[in-house]
Amino acid sequence: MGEEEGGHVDVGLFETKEARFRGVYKVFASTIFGAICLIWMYRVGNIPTVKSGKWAWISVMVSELCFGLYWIITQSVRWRILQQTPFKHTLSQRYDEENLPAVDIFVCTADPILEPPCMTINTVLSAMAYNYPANKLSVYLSDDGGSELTFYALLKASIFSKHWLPFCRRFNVEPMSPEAFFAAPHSSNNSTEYGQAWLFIKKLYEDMKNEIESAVARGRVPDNVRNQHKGFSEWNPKTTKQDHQPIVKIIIDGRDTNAVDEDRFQLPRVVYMAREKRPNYPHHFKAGAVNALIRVSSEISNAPFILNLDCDMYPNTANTIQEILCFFLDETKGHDIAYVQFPQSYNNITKNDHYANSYLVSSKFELAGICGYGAALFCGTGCFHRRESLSGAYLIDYKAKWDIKPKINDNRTINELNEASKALATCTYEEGTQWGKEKGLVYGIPVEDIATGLVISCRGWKSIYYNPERKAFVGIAPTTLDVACLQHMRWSEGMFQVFFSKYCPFIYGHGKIHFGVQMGYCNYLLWAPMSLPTLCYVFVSPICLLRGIPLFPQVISCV
Ligand SMILES: O=c1ccn([C@@H]2O[C@H](COP(=O)(O)OP(=O)(O)O[C@H]3O[C@H](CO)[C@@H](O)[C@H](O)[C@H]3O)[C@@H](O)[C@H]2O)c(=O)[nH]1
Ligand SMILES: [Mn+2]
Repeated sequence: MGEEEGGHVDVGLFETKEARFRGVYKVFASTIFGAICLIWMYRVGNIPTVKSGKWAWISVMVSELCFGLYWIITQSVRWRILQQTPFKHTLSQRYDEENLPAVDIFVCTADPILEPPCMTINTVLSAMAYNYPANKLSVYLSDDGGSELTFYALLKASIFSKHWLPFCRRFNVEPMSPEAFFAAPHSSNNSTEYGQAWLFIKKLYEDMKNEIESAVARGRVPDNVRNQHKGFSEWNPKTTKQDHQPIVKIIIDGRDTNAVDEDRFQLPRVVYMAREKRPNYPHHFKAGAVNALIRVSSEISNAPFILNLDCDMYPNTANTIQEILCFFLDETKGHDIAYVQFPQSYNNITKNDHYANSYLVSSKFELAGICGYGAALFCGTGCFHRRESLSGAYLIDYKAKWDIKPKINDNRTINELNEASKALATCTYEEGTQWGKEKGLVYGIPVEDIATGLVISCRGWKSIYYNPERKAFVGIAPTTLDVACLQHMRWSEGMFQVFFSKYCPFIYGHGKIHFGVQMGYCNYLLWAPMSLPTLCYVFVSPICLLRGIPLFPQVISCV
């Protein structure tokens, strides 16, 4: 890092470096490539003439051809691996709290049974506890389950946050998710200030958790609570997950000077949204929810930067927002950046990681490798977007115009804001518009995130993959075989579907993104079909071994 001289900015807010030992890797990869060519030559040159071995030989030959070609595709993401280093301190020197941009955080949940409200509010509480000016922070919870239980849990969390946020601030707590924090071993005695505060807050948390869990177990909110908050009037016995009106409730109003915690610090804004759902209208799953959130948040806070989170992935480091702003606000390179994606990490990986949930190769190398060409994969959660890039803007038309001042001149009451926002979350709002096509997350693809990232890259934007030392977001990985298989099937099927859709990187991206990025996407999009040559290899070689049909050269033999 250099120095700032005479007010002239001569250093950026972040630095990009190529990973070490790339030269060695390139030599190594070249030798593998040589070996692959030799295998291909051997197969082609030695096709047996006898009928029995011929088909086995040809099927193994086709499999090896596929493996080799796929290996070449994977090299695109291993050739130039980049590492990013943001300079938080430089950011804090250049921007004081007043000048930092606002950030909207979206949390999506879809079902109070499959995704327990307690887990969801842990994600919300962690997001609220970011070490960032509260008047610049808004947390939106989208509840596709349209459940009063989730609303109830969010109300409870907003009350608990008045104690939790000061506790996090006083003792620099990380992780900021109470569940994860209390699950970690605690080394302190209750004679210290910290020990006492720890005991007090733990009790508060346990009480809240018990109340929420018992409401979930009963399937309904206690009557006395229901009568206390008029928000519950939105729910009636006919309300179901698939059929309900739009609900938007600002639970903590960012503008309200009385919305303070126990230390009299302002609380971040918290908004509950359940977009309208009707049986005869498609809801487009998560993409539909996020698009409704984009519109509702633009009405309420309209922050220039948006963080997308799944309810099962909580923020783990308090200063992440400052880090990503180093990328977006960099004077020379920041303007082109549409989004910054973090890896998906999990805290429940078993010792031997039976279901291969840690994705070590992907998160350490491949995703950083696509970034070598200026693009990153958008993975749905743990990703910060520039709002314009999600609204269909092309880089070429974009003028950096993030609001330096928060939205303070909005004089509408909470009710007026709730009503105005509801109109943006109806089933019919998107009819005849570009939402789901040109605007927002794209519809019709099970892995909407991957397709959306590709579309944004094709509009000229750059994106960054950032893998910090300490995990910035931590989620819950599948722990049983059936759930793991289902998730893999959905991902690989969805990605293969992208390959055959109009978003095929080689066609859609032709002339718009680097050939390396097109190949990099295919590294994932072709996961599913690569199972066929693998299966063939797994079955054909042992059958040939048992039947004494030679497929491989002997250790000592002349080719
Ligand atoms: O109708 C729906 C369905 C899902 N979700 C939410 O979407 C998120 C992801 O859904 P999940 O079923 O957990 O899918 P995963 O396979 O675990 O998610 C990964 O893969 C998805 C598809 O690529 C991405 O959308 C996710 O962000 C990414 O974490 C969750 O928070 C859900 O609550 C909704 O809001 N509405
Ligand atoms: Mn998930």
